[in-house]
Amino acid sequence: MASSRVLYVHSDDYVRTCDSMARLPHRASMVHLLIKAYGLLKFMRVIAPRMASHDDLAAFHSDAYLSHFELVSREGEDADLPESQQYGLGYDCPVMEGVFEYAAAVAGATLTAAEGLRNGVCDVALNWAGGWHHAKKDEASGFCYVNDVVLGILKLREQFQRVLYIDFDLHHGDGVEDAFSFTPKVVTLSFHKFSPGFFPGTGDIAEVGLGRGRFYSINVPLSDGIADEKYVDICHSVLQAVNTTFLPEAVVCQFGADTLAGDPMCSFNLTPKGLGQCLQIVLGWQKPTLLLGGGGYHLANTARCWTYLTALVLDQVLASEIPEHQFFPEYGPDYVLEVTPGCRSDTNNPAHLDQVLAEIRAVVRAEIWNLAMVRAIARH
Ligand SMILES: O=C(CCc1ccccc1NC(=O)c1cccc(C(F)(F)F)c1)NO
Ligand SMILES: [Zn+2]
Repeated sequence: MASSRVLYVHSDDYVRTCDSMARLPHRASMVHLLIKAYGLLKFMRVIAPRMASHDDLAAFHSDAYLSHFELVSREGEDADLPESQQYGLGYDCPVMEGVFEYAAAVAGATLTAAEGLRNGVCDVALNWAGGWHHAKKDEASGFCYVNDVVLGILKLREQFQRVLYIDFDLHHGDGVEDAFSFTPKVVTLSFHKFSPGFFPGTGDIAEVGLGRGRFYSINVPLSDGIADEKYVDICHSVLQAVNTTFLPEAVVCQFGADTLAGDPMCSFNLTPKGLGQCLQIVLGWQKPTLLLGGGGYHLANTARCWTYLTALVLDQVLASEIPEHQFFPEYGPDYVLEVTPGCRSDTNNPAHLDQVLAEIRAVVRAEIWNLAMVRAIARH
């Protein structure tokens, strides 16, 4: 296909701001510098992100949450203020000085990407430092302070009637599902680990959306050890069904890389090749597509994955040898782009996966019925 117009949201300031996130030291730099070292920047339109304004953030988040979050971030006040807890601040979402500026920068970058798609400036837009899918309207959660994914989808909805959100992160995209569970204009589809006690605990197959949004939230709960082949099979079945029934006009993908073999989450056994096959399915639809990052705690593998996916978008083939650059030593001992699957066994028994697929199909069929009814009613 003619190489699509690709927007890459980046600035050195933005990378420096993202690098400052203690739990992901230098991950943003590693991703950007590997993409750069492979010579991929020349195929993309690089645009500096804008900062999200208070009004931008208020499109989803409550004023109460935003003003408290801004206050504790400015003061660097320890989050032991009693109300900090009700806003999810502290523990999973520690309040470091400047964390508000970080969240506003990431949200601004995702909005910059979404605006490029909304304005028809590009076909695919990338913000690998975005994808913070757990944040709620008035609560930080799971290391996410501002839900840039929801803000990006709302921005696309200014132009596109129906938006499909696909969450490939290891964790259920609960914040995004919650934001759109009552509307049929956005389908949220999440593939994730679902197991007792595993964060966030939601995302069971039975969660299909509420009210008019019923059947427009789709969850594919999976167990530990799943590898590329089965994962791509399931993705392919569900993605095709959802695309043909919902007919999205734009797509948002969160490619959290904590599903990869070698991630400290130690759960799934995927490689960038498997995720790349899922991305190829989406790119084949040739619809305006926003690609975001998310989790991913093996920093070198995360950089490998998102660099590989960037090359896929650009129809570029990358050499296996990691090119020389500042973070080259992080890619030892093999110094290659490929991620080798682990030898952990796949606990997803085929019968269970068939059951999951059958139930998803029933939900999607119900959605067809629902869509037909909605369209019939709309016609009169
Ligand atoms: O990846 C996530 C969030 C994971 C999470 C949920 C709840 C509370 C904290 C977290 N974050 C981590 O567990 C985490 C964050 C950074 C680094 C690590 C590491 F220890 F795996 F490296 C783990 N969502 O897609
Ligand atoms: Zn995750």
